[in-house]
Amino acid sequence: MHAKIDELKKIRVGAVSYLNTKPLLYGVKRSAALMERTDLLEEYPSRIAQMLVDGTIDVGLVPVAVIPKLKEWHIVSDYCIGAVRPVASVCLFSEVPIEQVEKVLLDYQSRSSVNLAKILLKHHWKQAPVLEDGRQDYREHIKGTTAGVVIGDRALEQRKISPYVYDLAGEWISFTGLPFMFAAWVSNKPLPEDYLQLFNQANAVGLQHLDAVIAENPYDVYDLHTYYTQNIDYIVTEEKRQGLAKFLELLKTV
Ligand SMILES: C=C(O[C@@H]1C=C(C(=O)O)C=C[C@H]1O)C(=O)O
Repeated sequence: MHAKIDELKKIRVGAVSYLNTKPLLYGVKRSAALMERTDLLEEYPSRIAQMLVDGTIDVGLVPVAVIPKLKEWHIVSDYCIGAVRPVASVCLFSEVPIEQVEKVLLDYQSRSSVNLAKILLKHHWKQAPVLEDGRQDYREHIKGTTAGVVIGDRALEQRKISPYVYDLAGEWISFTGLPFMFAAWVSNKPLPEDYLQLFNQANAVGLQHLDAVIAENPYDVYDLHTYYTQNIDYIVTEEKRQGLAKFLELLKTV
């Protein structure tokens, strides 16, 4: 037996640890053929982004805002975390209307949405509040004229707390007429074609079995069927690629 080192090495995959990613991971975790070749870890998005930049993972469901920081990148799957309508879990939360906001706290777990907020503030709302990186407890400080960008499961909770909820996917769509891609499966090196094919097929399984995914992840804060079918849009389309190109262009202005 003279298997090449590369064939023995497992592929290190980093995935987002939020509810939005459960449908994509459902089939991945159930595929024995895939799992025997995979080291899978789940973390919040800004950590996954850093790991792909540092090379501690080979492929990750990374915030697209990290793409310009990668020496080499390949979108390796037809599945992503995107939106063609309001997304529900990426919002600017506030106690006052946007025009009265003086400071915005930015989610430390995000890379795409915090930059999306900067782009929308500058070009869409034309507002220039002070921007501050949020610490672990920053949600407690979303009060008065201090607003906050929150993503993921914590945003679904924050919807019940803040009176003003600006959905950043909805705002992006009205601003550009294009859908948004928050995160995509991106590799920092070429990966074996047969592996990627299995991986892509496995991503589809949970989307075809949403009731099983929901049963496995009981959640009473927000209706997950609505979230998975009306809010998050999982398919990489030509329009989403156009949205991504527009986002990467505007990213240079903030
Ligand atoms: C829609 C979402 O998309 C996410 C937003 C990300 C970001 O802002 O960097 C990264 C990954 C996605 O999980 C969400 O988390 O609610």
